Amino acid sequence: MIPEAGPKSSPPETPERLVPLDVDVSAARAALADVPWEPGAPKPDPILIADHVVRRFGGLTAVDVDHVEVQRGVITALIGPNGAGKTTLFNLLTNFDTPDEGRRTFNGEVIDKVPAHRIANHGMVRTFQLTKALSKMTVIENMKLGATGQKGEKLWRSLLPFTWSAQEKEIEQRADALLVHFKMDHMRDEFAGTLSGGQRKLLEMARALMVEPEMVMLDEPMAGVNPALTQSLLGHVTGLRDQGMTVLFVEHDMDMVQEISDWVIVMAEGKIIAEGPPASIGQNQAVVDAYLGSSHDSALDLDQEL
Ligand SMILES: Nc1ncnc2c1ncn2[C@@H]1O[C@H](COP(=O)(O)OP(=O)(O)OP(=O)(O)O)[C@@H](O)[C@H]1O
Repeated sequence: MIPEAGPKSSPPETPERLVPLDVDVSAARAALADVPWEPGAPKPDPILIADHVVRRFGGLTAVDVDHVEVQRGVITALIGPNGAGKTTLFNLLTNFDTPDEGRRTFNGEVIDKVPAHRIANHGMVRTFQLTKALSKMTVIENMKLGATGQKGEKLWRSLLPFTWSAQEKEIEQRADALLVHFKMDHMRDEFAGTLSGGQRKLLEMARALMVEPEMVMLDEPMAGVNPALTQSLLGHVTGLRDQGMTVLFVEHDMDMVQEISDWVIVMAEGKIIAEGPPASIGQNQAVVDAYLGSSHDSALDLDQEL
C-alpha cells in the first residue's frame, strides 16, 4: 500500500482539473442507453473509429475487425479470451502496429499515417509497462519523459533558451503536481525499479497524463496489482473519465470490468463478437461460447465473475 505523502517542503498544489476538457460526462454515459447491444454498434459521439482493420501474422489473422466505435467521455473495456486479438487491436488503434488493411479515425481525423511517437500530440496516449531501462531512472525522470511534443522539441524554440527553460520548469511543475495527485510525491527521487506492482501502474498512468490527453488507453491496468491498491487504482481510472477523458482499457480482471466500465467490447478470434453495458455481457450467448471454447482458465473467469 502506498503510504500517505510524508512531510515535504511545500508540495506543489494539485491542479483542480488535470485536464480542462469540455465534455459532459453524464450526457456521454446516458447516451449509451440508446446504443444497440451489437458488434460494431454506432455511438452518438465516437472519438475513435476503426474500419475494416485486418492484421495478419503469416497465415494467422490476429485481427479482422469490420467496424468499431469508442464513445467519447466514457470508460470502455476491451475483453475476450486469451489470444482473441485484444493486444493486437490495441496496438493498431494506438499506431504501435500497422494493419495490413483498414482505417483508423481519431477525433474525425484519419490517423493511419501518424507515427506512434506523434500520436500523443493528437490527444491519444497509452500507458507503457515500466521497462528495465525506465526502472533505472527516478520517478520524476520517468514523469518528465512522458512529456513529448513539447515546445523544446522544435528547432526554432531551441534557439530561445529562455523559452526552453520556462518549458522545462512547466514540465517539472506538472510532473510534481501529478505525483501529488497520485500520492507518489514522496517517491519522487526513488528509482522506479523499487516501486511495487501497483505503484508502477500508478506511475504509468501519471506519466501518460503529462501530455494532457483526451483519450487514455490502459493496457491491463490491474495486472500485478496488490489488492490493497485496487480501489485506489479504480478511483484514478474513474477520475480520468470524470475529468472528461475517454478511457479504453484491455483487462482480464472481470471485477474491474464490472465495477468501472460504462461499455464493454468483446473480441474472439480477431473479431468483435459482442458489445453492451457490463451487466449484459455475461448473458450474451456468443460471449459464453467464446469463453467456453477457449482455455479452461478463461472459461472459469467468465463463469465466476460475469
Ligand atoms: N508478433 C506476433 N507474431 C505472431 N503472432 C502473433 C504476434 N502477436 C500476436 N500474435 C498472435 O495473434 C493472436 C492474437 O494475439 P493477442 O496478443 O492480440 O491476443 P490477446 O487477446 O491480447 O491475448 P491475451 O489475452 O492472451 O494477451 C494470437 O494467436 C497470438 O499468438
